[in-house]
Amino acid sequence: MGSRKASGAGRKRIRSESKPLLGITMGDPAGIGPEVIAKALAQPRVRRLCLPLVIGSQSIMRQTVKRLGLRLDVVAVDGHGGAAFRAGQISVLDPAEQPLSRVKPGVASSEGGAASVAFIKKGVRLAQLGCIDGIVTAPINKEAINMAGCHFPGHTELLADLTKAKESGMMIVGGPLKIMFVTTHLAIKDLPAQLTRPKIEKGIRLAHMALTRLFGFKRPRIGVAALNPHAGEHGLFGDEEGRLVLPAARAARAKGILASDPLPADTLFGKAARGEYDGVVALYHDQGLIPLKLVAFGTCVNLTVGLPIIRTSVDHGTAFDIVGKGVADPGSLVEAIVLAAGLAARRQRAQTT
Ligand SMILES: NC(=O)c1ccc[n+]([C@@H]2O[C@H](COP(=O)([O-])OP(=O)(O)OC[C@H]3O[C@@H](n4cnc5c(N)ncnc54)[C@H](O)[C@@H]3O)[C@@H](O)[C@H]2O)c1
Ligand SMILES: N[C@H](C(=O)O)[C@H](O)COP(=O)(O)O
Repeated sequence: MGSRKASGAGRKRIRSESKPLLGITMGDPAGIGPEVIAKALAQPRVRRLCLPLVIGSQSIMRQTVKRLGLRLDVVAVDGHGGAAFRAGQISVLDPAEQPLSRVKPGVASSEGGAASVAFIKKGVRLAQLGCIDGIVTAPINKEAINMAGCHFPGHTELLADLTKAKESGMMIVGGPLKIMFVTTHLAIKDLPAQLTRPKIEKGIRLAHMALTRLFGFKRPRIGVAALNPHAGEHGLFGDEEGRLVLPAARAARAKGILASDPLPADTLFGKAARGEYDGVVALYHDQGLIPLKLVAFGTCVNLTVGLPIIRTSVDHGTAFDIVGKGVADPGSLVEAIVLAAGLAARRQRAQTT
């Protein structure tokens, strides 16, 4: 795994199994990432679809499997001999190769943050080299990565930077909803200044790209959310709709994208859930995530649209309040693996035809 030569040998075997090889980054070792990974990799459905390679702390993976009483062996992948992918085993590539002695379960720390970033960087590198077919990320703690000096608001922006993506953004899909976000993690007080027409146009463009290329819609109908109550009511409650959102939607329509005018957000998500729209462009984090997590928390998948590598992720965070209790639900990670495996298989087919 560590070199092109070694990974090339690995890929021959992987191709013969014809399943995508996915890097599952552990996220913050103090969070529920290790637990949901262990539980997800114990599921036959996951094993049928992909070859999972955990990129994270070996010692924490071992402790987690033991604590949960799962009949799984944690096997170290040293980066030179390729990896074995047997049912009953979890293959772990540990970039740190030493125990994270200062990480305490359920506590944000710079060591946990630094480890989370190291796992992501390793996964991205392996994907860029073609050693793995995509990455699935378990949750990081944003406070911890910032304590470690990684001043990105989340995976989405870190991945854009690491891969030098020209244009990328966050989409989360769950239940009947597929939502593209114009902005991600920022204080509400900063939102009006951060919301620009080019960013909204980009959000609509990325939504269209994801809906057509990844989800197979021919001419997706995209609902564009307004910012203010009742879509601003003709300027009575704000002017962002007329000044920013409407011109962006019109520009997208001029390029053949079926984008709506700015629609009142309180009814738009219900319409999308009932099938009137194939996707929605939300202007800010909680505008889109409240409806999504209300209808489908635990099964939603976060994907970064526009990256040169496949990346999916869970819909939840590090959940420090339940670490070590054994109650973390692996449902979203399972769905994230299923989607990444499907996207990788489709990419493999496209490359071989
Ligand atoms: N993909 C990611 O990396 C990601 C996503 C969301 C939040 N975060 C980060 O996680 C940290 C905590 O964020 P938060 O408290 O807003 O959200 P959270 O998702 O960690 O927790 C919110 C609530 O949901 C519960 N919960 C979450 N996942 C669960 C699961 N799998 N099974 C059962 N219950 C679950 C938690 O116990 C908690 O009560 C923050 O640092 C945040 O930035 C990371
Ligand atoms: N906003 C997402 C959520 O609440 O599920 C999450 O924080 C994802 O962020 P990144 O994938 O950018 O880390």
